[in-house]
Amino acid sequence: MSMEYYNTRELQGKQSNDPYFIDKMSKSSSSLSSSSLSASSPSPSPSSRDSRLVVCVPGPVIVGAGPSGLAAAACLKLKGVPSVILERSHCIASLWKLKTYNRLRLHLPKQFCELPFMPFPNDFPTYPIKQQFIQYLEDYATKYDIRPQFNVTVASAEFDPTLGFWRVRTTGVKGDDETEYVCRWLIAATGENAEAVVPKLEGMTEFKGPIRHTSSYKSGEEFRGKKVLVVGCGNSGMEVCLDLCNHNARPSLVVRDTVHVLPREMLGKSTFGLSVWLLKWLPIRLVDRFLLVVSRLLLGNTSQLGLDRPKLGPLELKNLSGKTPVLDVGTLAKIKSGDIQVCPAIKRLKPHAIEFIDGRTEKFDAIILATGYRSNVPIWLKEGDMFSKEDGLPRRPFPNGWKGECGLYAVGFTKRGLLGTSMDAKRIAEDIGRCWKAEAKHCSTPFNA
Ligand SMILES: Cc1cc2nc3c(=O)[nH]c(=O)nc-3n(C[C@H](O)[C@H](O)[C@H](O)COP(=O)(O)OP(=O)(O)OC[C@H]3O[C@@H](n4cnc5c(N)ncnc54)[C@H](O)[C@@H]3O)c2cc1C
Ligand SMILES: NC(=O)C1=CN([C@@H]2O[C@H](COP(=O)(O)OP(=O)(O)OC[C@H]3O[C@@H](n4cnc5c(N)ncnc54)[C@H](OP(=O)(O)O)[C@@H]3O)[C@@H](O)[C@H]2O)C=CC1
Ligand SMILES: O=C(O)C(=O)Cc1c[nH]c2ccccc12
Repeated sequence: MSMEYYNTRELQGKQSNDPYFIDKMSKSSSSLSSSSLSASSPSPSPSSRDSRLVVCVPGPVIVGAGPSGLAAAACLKLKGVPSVILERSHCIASLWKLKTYNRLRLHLPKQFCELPFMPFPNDFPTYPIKQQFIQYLEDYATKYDIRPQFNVTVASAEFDPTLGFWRVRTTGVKGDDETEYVCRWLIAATGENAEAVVPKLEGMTEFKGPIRHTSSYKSGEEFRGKKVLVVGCGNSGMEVCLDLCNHNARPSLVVRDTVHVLPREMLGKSTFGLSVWLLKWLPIRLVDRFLLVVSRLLLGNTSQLGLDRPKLGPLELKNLSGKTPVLDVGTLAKIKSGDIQVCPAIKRLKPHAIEFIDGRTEKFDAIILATGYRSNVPIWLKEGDMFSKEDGLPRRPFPNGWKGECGLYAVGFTKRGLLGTSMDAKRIAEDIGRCWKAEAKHCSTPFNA
């Protein structure tokens, strides 16, 4: 796609005689020559090193090159809308490539995890392994010729009401190379898992062993023979415990609250697929009852293992709070056999041991924090309406969280995994595509898609 590159000085000089985009900007030349754009360099030289580069993007700017950013770019392309993806990492799908453990595989069947307009290959298993999913995403980017700008972190994005455009400020790897992207549409695709949640635990600095978040855990190999405390019993914590067992480490699992554990499969079908099918015919509460009855038959009473169930059923809870039920792939059997111990919440850490709230103290060699992730949107998006400042997710409930005001969009913040991503991406492309077509009609210098 063609983009217009200027440094701040050039941009001011260009306003009156450049095509459509710059024309639009010149409507508010006072704003363009305001300190935010022109302060960077006193030198008129275009090659001046400390001058912030300004890039005018005809189509949307997408922040993040994970599955959501890729899906949005592909859907837009199919509507003839070019886009620019800005990605802080050096590669696409950085969450999957850099921040997940080796044994990870999709826990929903592949048909529920495909991106728009490209099914998984037939020879992939029902639950593709991490490397297969990454390969699929690479192939997706190749198929739709998606080439993000890597090592570009969005530091802030703000709508300029005078200009009628978004100003997206970025920095390079070392915090240098400041650039400002100016665009009509902004799509947040930074994900629900942008930053690791690391709780502050009393005595954290005193503990002598390693303390590691699951985003930097690869395999149980390095913990062979060690006694490891895994904090958090979501899907990550449960699977890391299993992985530790398989590498002859001795894991314990901190369970501070209630949790729904369901078998990944029931009656020869995936639990997720079966739930989706049943929901077509039955109300959610009845489907939840069914899931709990079958889970009880297959897994037994999880309360006896220290895993009390929430009052709300698994799907209702997922819908209301976003809390994903654990889909068991063998951890429960290891808890039953005593290979994994269940512990209550932590009171404090000591140099070589952990004290729990029930007063018990036990020795541990290492701690793995499976305490989840959070969105980082409030850090970079200077906007008050669409996203909640508390959790960084759209305020409007599913399925209406994808669209905000002034050309702002969100993809992949539905708490519904990759299925939610696909829905958002298609809707966004439809919406922007309509606007793009309407404007192209009135524009004498159409852009190349
Ligand atoms: C371990 C794990 C397993 C999962 N398994 C499944 C599954 O089986 N099925 C399912 O449906 N869902 C699953 N999920 C849900 C998960 O959210 C999706 O798989 C998916 O990765 C979400 O894609 P995304 O593009 O929205 O976010 P991400 O994959 O997190 O991509 C966001 C991108 O934005 C970039 N970024 C962030 N901030 C900035 C910034 N300021 N500037 C520039 N770039 C930035 C990041 O570097 C990242 O590359 C899983 C999640 C995890 C953590
Ligand atoms: N195979 C797959 O496809 C996998 C998918 N995933 C997905 O990735 C996403 C992230 O999962 P995950 O990393 O497990 O994060 P989650 O947010 O799902 O789980 C975090 C867990 O940590 C607990 N926790 C948080 N803080 C503390 C604390 N201070 N002390 C004790 N416990 C604490 C939470 O408990 P509480 O509920 O009390 O707050 C919760 O049980 C989910 O959507 C998940 O489904 C993850 C792994 C594998
Ligand atoms: O992996 C995740 O976190 C997901 O969000 C996938 C997902 C969406 N809806 C669900 C319902 C039950 C289990 C997983 C999911």
